[in-house]
Amino acid sequence: MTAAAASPVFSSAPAAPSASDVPESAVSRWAVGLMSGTSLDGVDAALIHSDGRTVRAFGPARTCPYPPELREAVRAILGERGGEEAIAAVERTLTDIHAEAVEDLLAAAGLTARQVAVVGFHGQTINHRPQERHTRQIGDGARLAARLGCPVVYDFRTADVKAGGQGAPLVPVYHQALCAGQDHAGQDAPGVTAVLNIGGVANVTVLAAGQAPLAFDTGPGNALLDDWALRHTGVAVDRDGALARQGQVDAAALGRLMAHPYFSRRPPKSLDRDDFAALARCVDGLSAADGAATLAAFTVEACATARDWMPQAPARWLVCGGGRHNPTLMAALRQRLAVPVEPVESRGWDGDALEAQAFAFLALRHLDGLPQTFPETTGCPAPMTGGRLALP
Ligand SMILES: Nc1ncnc2c1ncn2[C@@H]1O[C@H](COP(=O)(O)OP(=O)(O)OP(=O)(O)O)[C@@H](O)[C@H]1O
Ligand SMILES: CC(=O)N[C@H]1[C@@H]2OC[C@@H](O2)[C@@H](O)[C@@H]1O[C@H](C)C(=O)O
Repeated sequence: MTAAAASPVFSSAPAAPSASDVPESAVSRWAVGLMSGTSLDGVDAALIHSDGRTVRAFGPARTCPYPPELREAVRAILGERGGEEAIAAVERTLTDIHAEAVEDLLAAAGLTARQVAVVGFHGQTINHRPQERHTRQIGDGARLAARLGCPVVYDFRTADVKAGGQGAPLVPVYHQALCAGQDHAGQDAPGVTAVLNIGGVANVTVLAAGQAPLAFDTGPGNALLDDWALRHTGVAVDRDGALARQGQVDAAALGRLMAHPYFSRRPPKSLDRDDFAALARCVDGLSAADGAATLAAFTVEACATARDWMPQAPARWLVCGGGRHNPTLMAALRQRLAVPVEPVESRGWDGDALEAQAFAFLALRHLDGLPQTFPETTGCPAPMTGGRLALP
């Protein structure tokens, strides 16, 4: 464990969204978070000790990769294709893999399920159409709760989407809590901090003193690059950006990609994994290296354009998610954004575990009826809580 529960990591953190919301009874407890993101690479599991307002300690974290056949099975039902029977079969397998991830994590932490207040189970997004008030994350909360013997909060996005919100991003309230726990004095110049997650899709949280966090999906993250690499190299990742580094950006193709109407849409806004997949066929005629360079530049350019929707350009970008492991992408971001672009490890956070931790935090907020989404993060009409509770 990176810190003991008795020695708060963020003892000075004001509450999210505000210190006055903390009731006397707020108790910090262990919670597990589970995230299986749009990269379809596996399940991230993480433990935090928190009261859902501040984070007292980080526990260990784990990634449990999907076996190749599960990855293919998930791909086959994206968009809710394949029929309900096929979806139910994938959901069962996926839920059991999540259970194994929790069991491994608890064994590593030396905790039992009874010592965990709640598990936050995001599940796998297989369709996200907020404009049609529909989003679907598969994952059987009741099955997981019964197997683990502890409460599980799941289906985090539906309530927000039904209320007219985007149902994403959900992590901003956790970004806010982490940033509030940091003493920026003497460390940073004043100004706006952007927390950028480069997963399959990329999303940003903009944190400015005295203002509600603003958040939205910026555009593609790694998913287009992963799919391109799979087609051209047989491996679903451009490992360390090696392919993109050898290529040249095709300016005409990049122009076509950036002409997608998503970029002129005002936030709140969110994306599904494959929303740019059809348009990205415009790089098909390029060499493997040039295509990778152009798709990497697309991710970067989308982040640069995201600044148009921010009240102030960020003074620094803190990057989490798998994209920060890609040095070609990080170098291009630094050059394009022209301000410090750092992995979140510069703040002592774990950029691979952060999203999973966030679902532990969100589950704790569910238990206390605290809001998870806000008009400035998802466009919901008023701050609201979400998720469904399954008891063992
Ligand atoms: N060494 C590396 N070089 C290049 N890319 C990498 C490297 N390590 C991880 N990645 C990228 O990170 C991706 C995984 O990122 P992450 O786990 O943050 O995504 P996710 O959580 O599934 O997505 P999302 O946040 O959209 O839900 C991989 O698919 C890969 O593209
Ligand atoms: C519908 C859905 O699953 N969206 C994911 C996806 O992956 C990144 C980006 O798009 C983000 O908005 C969201 O996940 C993170 C965890 C979020 O809700 O904050």
